[in-house]
Amino acid sequence: YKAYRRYTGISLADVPGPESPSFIMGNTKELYQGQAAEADFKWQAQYGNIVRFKGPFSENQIMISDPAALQYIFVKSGYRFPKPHERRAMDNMVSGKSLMWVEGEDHKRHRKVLSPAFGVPGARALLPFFNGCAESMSNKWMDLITNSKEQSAVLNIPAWVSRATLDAVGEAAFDVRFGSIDNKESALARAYSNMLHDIFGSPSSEQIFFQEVAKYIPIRILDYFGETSNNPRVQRAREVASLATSLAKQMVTDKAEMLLHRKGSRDVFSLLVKSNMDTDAKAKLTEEELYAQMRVILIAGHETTSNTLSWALLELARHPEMQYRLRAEIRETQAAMHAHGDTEFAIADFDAMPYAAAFIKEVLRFYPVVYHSYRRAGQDDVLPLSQPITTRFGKLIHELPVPRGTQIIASIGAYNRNKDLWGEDAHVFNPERWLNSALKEKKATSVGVYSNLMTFLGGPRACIGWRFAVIEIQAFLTEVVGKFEFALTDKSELVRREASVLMTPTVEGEVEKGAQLPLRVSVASRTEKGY
Ligand code: HEM
Repeated sequence: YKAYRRYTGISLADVPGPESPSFIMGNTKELYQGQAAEADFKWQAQYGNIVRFKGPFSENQIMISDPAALQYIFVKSGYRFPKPHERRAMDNMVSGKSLMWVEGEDHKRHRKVLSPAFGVPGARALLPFFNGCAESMSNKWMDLITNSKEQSAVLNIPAWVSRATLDAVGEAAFDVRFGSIDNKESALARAYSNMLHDIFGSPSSEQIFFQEVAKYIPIRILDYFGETSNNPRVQRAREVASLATSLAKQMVTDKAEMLLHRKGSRDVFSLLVKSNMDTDAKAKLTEEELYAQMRVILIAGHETTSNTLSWALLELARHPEMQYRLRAEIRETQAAMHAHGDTEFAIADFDAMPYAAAFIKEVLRFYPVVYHSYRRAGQDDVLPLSQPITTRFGKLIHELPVPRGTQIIASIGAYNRNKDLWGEDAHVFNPERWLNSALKEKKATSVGVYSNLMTFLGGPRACIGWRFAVIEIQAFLTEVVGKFEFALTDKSELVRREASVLMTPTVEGEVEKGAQLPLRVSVASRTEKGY
């Protein structure tokens, strides 16, 4: 690295990027106070796939949407680009010292115990749970609609879907019935409702400043702050944490008891506890670590899929032609299933629906609900680049030296809109691109675990629940789109991509109300073919 830098004479400051409006805040207000990935798209269009911007006190940071650089950081370098410790302190506050929090060898140990529960057979076995929860929600919608005068209802989609996916995580991950679709006042549903928005949404300049300078504060002090602060956002995180931990303790005891009596079941947590029992003593997860896994699964596994589903329904309401095409495919598949005597969708049925697959991929590309991933260079390093960049002094460079400690934002949002990968219409929502063979044939640098999108990341820290999420999205979409029609309302024209760590739909002018996406829902009519 040092020889390279001496030879090339390149420093991060030479990389093109936006002017900094303030020495104290740098570009961070534009980055964190706009809508999710809004600044990313603007900077990418102006400066390309590597952008240098300023953090507080004129510190150079980089935002990356270049595939080769991302592949290097996430896939090739193992653990050389750890998560910044102030971000880990946030993870600790929300979900404890879980897989999401650990680094290096400890991460390998956690991942090894958790992986068997998230493999292909494990994820596929969860489909009946997802089908069941999707049906419970759609039965409620059917009652509401058929009992209404207009035979339609305006539903706040995220409020419904987040409770249904909380129930789905309860059943699929823990074999427990939370019942939040029947009772929106249940303690768990209330605790999780709008949680991430309450903790991280609409950050003030002071909060952004604190989040940025927290890197200079030792992690123990940050953890202590998380445990004791009276700040309402931190208190909100603590309330959820304590509820989830007591639930976790109960479940860990129940599962261990069940497995001792060899009454195992197919849910994720039973597989995890079993895998932990089979692991040698030194590598086993402790009880505290098991509770943390359960908390992270509850959080990472429910609002992510729920927000993705909300965005999917918004696009269907915006594009009736896509909605009709998807519904026709679902109903044709259903008719074929019924002809074979099957009543429930199986994985093979999803595999036989190319338009549904294309539509879901496009939703995941266009709305990656985790739109940023934060890393720090653990040592001096040199990033390869897919496309050379021209420095501010006109020099063409094919690699970028990054000093140890460089703060890196991997822009998942901007990578998923990179025109070199997805074409000139990358900013247009167009499922057709996945059915078009040109995209399939294009030899892209391999980065993401799913369809080379960055939505679930790639490499050893890729989302462990991605198969779980994709099957859950398939199950919910086929259930609701097969039965209902979705139309825009006045408010749905005002929907914002709120940046609350997760990309969340809110309504312009009513952001403080949290997740909102009001759509008009009615029962979808049958076609002349009878389905
Ligand atoms: C559409 C749905 C989902 C999306 C877009 C998503 C996205 C992501 C991303 C981008 C990461 C990496 C974060 C980083 O390192 O910066 C991640 C990690 C993780 N996700 Fe997901 N996720 C989804 C659903 C799920 C589900 C359903 C589960 C569990 C049931 C889950 C569990 C996890 C866990 C435990 C990690 C930490 C993995 C590690 O660090 O080794 N996620 N997810």
